[in-house]
This record gives sequence, structure tokens and C-alpha cells, in this order.
Amino acid sequence: MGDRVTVGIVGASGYGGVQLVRLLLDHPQVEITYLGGEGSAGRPYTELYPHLQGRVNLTVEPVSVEVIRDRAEVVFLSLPNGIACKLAPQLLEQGCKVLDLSADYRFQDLKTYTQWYGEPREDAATAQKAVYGLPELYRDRIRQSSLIGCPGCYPTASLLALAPLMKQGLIEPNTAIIDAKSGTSGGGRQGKINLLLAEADNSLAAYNVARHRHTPEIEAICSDLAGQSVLVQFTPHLVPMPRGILATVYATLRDPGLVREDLITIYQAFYRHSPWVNILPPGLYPQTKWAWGTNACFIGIEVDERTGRIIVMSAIDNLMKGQASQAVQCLNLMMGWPETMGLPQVAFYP
Ligand SMILES: NC(=O)C1=CN([C@@H]2O[C@H](COP(=O)(O)OP(=O)(O)OC[C@H]3O[C@@H](n4cnc5c(N)ncnc54)[C@H](OP(=O)(O)O)[C@@H]3O)[C@@H](O)[C@H]2O)C=CC1
Ligand SMILES: CC(=O)N[C@@H](CCC(=O)OP(=O)(O)O)C(=O)O
Repeated sequence: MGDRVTVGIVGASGYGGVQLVRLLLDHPQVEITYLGGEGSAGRPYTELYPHLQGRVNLTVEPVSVEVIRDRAEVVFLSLPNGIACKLAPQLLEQGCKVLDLSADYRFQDLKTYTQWYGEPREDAATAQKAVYGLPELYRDRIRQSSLIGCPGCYPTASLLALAPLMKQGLIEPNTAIIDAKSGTSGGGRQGKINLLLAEADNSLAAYNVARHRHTPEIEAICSDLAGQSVLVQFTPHLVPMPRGILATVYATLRDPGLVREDLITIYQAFYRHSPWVNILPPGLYPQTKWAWGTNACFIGIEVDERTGRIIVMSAIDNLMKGQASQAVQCLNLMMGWPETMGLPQVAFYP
């Protein structure tokens, strides 16, 4: 174990936390040395997750910057929004590298954060240093950074579908419509009424229509890629399955002469150095199940020549590429390790 990088996870009792534990237990270069939490503090981790008997011998501890600093070189913060922004500045000051899975460091412009999340912030200087943790778009910046604002789950699926179109100016401004569906683990390991089996099972509904917090996040990155201000229409839906996101994106092509095969070639070229993005051949559309338990994103592309629209379907596992495994992908980059290190490649299927 000697030379392994020591890692702490704050928010270890949650769904993001337990994915990180699973991934990091199998990662060849790290050792988990600290698990932190609030309500679960004081409890042996295997009491919370008995399936980890014999694999984890740690007790969840109350959050203390000093203890974390003494124990861990790298810290994952997998906490509700509004907590990481209080911890990260202190952890960075103590020399830790920080990967935040919440929304706190996804925005460099804290005015937008406050407008959508309602919390005034006092850490503008720290937020300025954060890099948006979508490796396929910001790989080089992630390599140089000590603070990563890991993307939301819907933004990950949506942005991977939209990025080539935005970067290369292939669609009419502000025509992108994102129709996205998520499994219930997207809501975290909490007792929320809409996540109860009796509410969610055998049912399908949109929520937070025209006001979901992931809208400004998607727009900020699209604007960065397009070099001009971009608006998108984003509608999320809750689907009765434990994990997975399918985002179907519609947009009007600037050049109606482009056919499906042209666009597939453009996407393949855009993602040629991205081992986790799979561009599907003509006529093949992705299923969320293909990504289960992996860091993969599957993208299918179609063109409707009658309407002049491109339709891009993007499937990920919300807890993996949408959250924990993407954070580990970022850690790999920050440490100079191969981007695929320690991450499961093939889904458990069916
Ligand atoms: N679920 C998903 O698909 C995705 C989630 N995210 C984001 O990742 C973050 C974690 O999500 P998720 O794992 O689903 O959430 P969960 O609700 O499953 O877990 C939240 C964790 O936060 C801990 N916690 C809450 N308050 C405090 C506090 N004051 N101090 C210390 N620990 C605290 C809880 O610990 P305890 O039990 O000890 O109180 C728990 O471990 C969130 O910001 C979420 O928005 C991002 C992408 C996808
Ligand atoms: C199904 C479900 O409830 N999904 C969550 C998305 C979780 C996530 O990524 O949220 P953060 O941006 O807060 O990290 C939601 O819509 O709020």
C-alpha cells in the first residue's frame, strides 16, 4: 500500500459516497483513509452498507478539516449543495486536492449560482480557481487544477450530446431542446415522497419544467463552447428505474444539407481522444442499461430531413459518468494517471 495516494470521502453514507468507495477500493493507486459524514458519524461503514463486510474497515467520522488534512491528500466532497463551499477553501489551504460532486464549484460566475441556488457565497476567489470537471471538454485544465467542480448528472449527458454542435456552430442559435429522463437514485439516498416506490413505480412524469437548476449549468458550458450566450430548453423526467439517464436533444441544423453520416463523422472526430464516449453507427440508438455501473457515455445520432433537425441521444449511468466515476476520471487526470485507470469498462447487463 506504501506509495498509494491517500483519499478521503466526505458524504460517504450517500449514493455518491458508496459509488466512490466501490471504485476507489479497486483503484490501483489510491487508499481510502477517511470517511466523513454528519448523521452517520460514529457508525462503522459496514453497518450502513453491509455488502462491504470484509472490504472496508473504517468508521464514519465527523467532519474535521484537521483530521482530513492529516489523513488524506485528496478529498471527494459528496454533499448536498452549499456545504462544499465552506470546506473546500480550508482544505485547499491545507494542501489537499478537492473534487466537489455538488453544484458549489460548477459556476465561476457566483451571481448565476446565487440566482438559482439561493445561497449567497463568500468564496468567489476559490470559485474562480475551480475547473468544470467534464474531461472530454476541459481535460488540460483539469490536469492543472487542485479544485474540480464535478458536473451534474443531466448536464453531463446533455453536454456530451451538444458539445460538437456548439463548438462547431452547427445548429441555429437557441434551438436546442433537451428532453431528459433519470432513474430515482438521481435524487440521492433520502426519504423524498416522489422517490417512494408507490409514487415512482409504473409512472412517468416531468418535474421542475422550465426551472431546473441544471439549465444554467448547461447554458454556461454551451456558451463557453459557442463563444456566445446560449439558451437551452431543458425538461427532466423521473423514470421508475434505479439508475441511468437518457437525454434526447433536438436542434435545428444550420446546414440542412448535412446528413446523419456526416454528423456521425463529426462526432467521431470530436471525441477521438475520449475513451469513454462511444459514438454509435447509423441507425443504432443507446440504452441506459449499456452504461450501468460504468463511466461510459453512448451517443446515437439521427437527422430528420423533413424538419431539418438533428436528434442526439445520450445515455449514461447517473451515479457513474454522471457523478462518482467521472470524479475518479478527473482524479486520474489530476494525478497524471491514465484516464481509464481503475474504472469499470463493461456494464453489468441485463
Ligand atoms: N445522485 C446523483 O445521481 C447525483 C448527485 N450529484 C450531487 O452529488 C452530491 C451527493 O449526492 P448523493 O450522493 O446523491 O446524496 P445523498 O443524499 O445520497 O448523500 C448526501 C451525503 O451528504 C452527507 N451530509 C449531509 N449534510 C452534511 C453535513 N452538514 N456535513 C457532512 N455530511 C453531510 C450525508 O451524510 P450523513 O448521512 O452522515 O448525514 C450523506 O452522506 C449532491 O450535491 C448531489 O446533488 C451529482 C450528480 C449526480
Ligand atoms: C432524479 C433527480 O431527482 N435528480 C436530481 C439530479 C441530481 C444532481 O445531479 O443534482 P445536483 O446538480 O444538485 O448535483 C434532480 O433533478 O435534482
